Amino acid sequence: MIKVENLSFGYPGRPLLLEDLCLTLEQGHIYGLLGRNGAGKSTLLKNLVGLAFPRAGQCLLNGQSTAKRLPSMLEKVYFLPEEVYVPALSGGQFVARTASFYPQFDGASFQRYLHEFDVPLHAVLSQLSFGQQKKFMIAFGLATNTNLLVLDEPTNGLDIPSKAQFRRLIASTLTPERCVIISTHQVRDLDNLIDTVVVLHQQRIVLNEDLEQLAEHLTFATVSPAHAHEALYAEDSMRGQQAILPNLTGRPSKIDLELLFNAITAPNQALTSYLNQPSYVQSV
Ligand SMILES: Nc1ncnc2c1ncn2[C@@H]1O[C@H](COP(=O)(O)OP(=O)(O)OP(=O)(O)O)[C@@H](O)[C@H]1O
Repeated sequence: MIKVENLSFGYPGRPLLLEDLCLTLEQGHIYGLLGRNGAGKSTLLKNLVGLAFPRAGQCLLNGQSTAKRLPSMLEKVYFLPEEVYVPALSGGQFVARTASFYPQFDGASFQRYLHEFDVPLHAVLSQLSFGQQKKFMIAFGLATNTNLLVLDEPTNGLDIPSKAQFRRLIASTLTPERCVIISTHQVRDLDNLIDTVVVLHQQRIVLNEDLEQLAEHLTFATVSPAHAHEALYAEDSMRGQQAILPNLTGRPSKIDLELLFNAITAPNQALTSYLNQPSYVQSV
């Protein structure tokens, strides 16, 4: 569905932030995009949806370059930026003016999502709290039924019950035709939601893996310091060494996304080498 081909991007007068980056995203999946602060997650998402323009390479949505911003592409994409902008209109007025850009918009579902988030439809949007504004725009985005839903830090500003509602709603609105990509540095917010993890690090995508496959091939465990040398990655914790090891049991392990992220972005590349072994690549 989305194909990023050899994308190089830099802001004017600045060095490249993304270099020769390649990425494929398929429909029917929820991707979690992780990266350190300033890694370029928001910038990559803006390139995906045609709001930033590469110096080289391209982003294709169903074969169409997103940089061309053709209406036939824009109606298939909903992008929620990290900082939402809302006009001084009621929710109803906002929908009346913008829903027509999205031919698959479903008003009844929109009202249901708003109800679940406990956000009033008739309030003036600019007078809502930041969290309510964000929930309004998430509900609107879900109701557009676009093939591609791109959410940049959607859980920023959401309280704890809203984060759980957010996870439930996203999971319940995934269809085989839809692709959702969510960037965050609140890794725990993606637990039990995403099925594929994508890591952006040092200008490139260094991981794009199905979590079920990872759970079958890796074990996340606490080990004693004496066994830490057997791990692909280990770090100190209050309870001993939190470690990632090859999964020799055949039983899926519960993935610790934070540990996985730390391991993939660590200078020690044992985990990356393990995932690039021909025996692992052939088994997935
Ligand atoms: N419009 C802009 N002009 C120039 N530089 C920019 C612009 N927008 C972002 N940057 C810079 O690009 C780099 C990457 O920013 P970006 O927001 O894409 O990172 P991020 O991974 O989303 O970060 P965070 O996790 O902190 O939100 C940062 O150094 C930022 O200062």
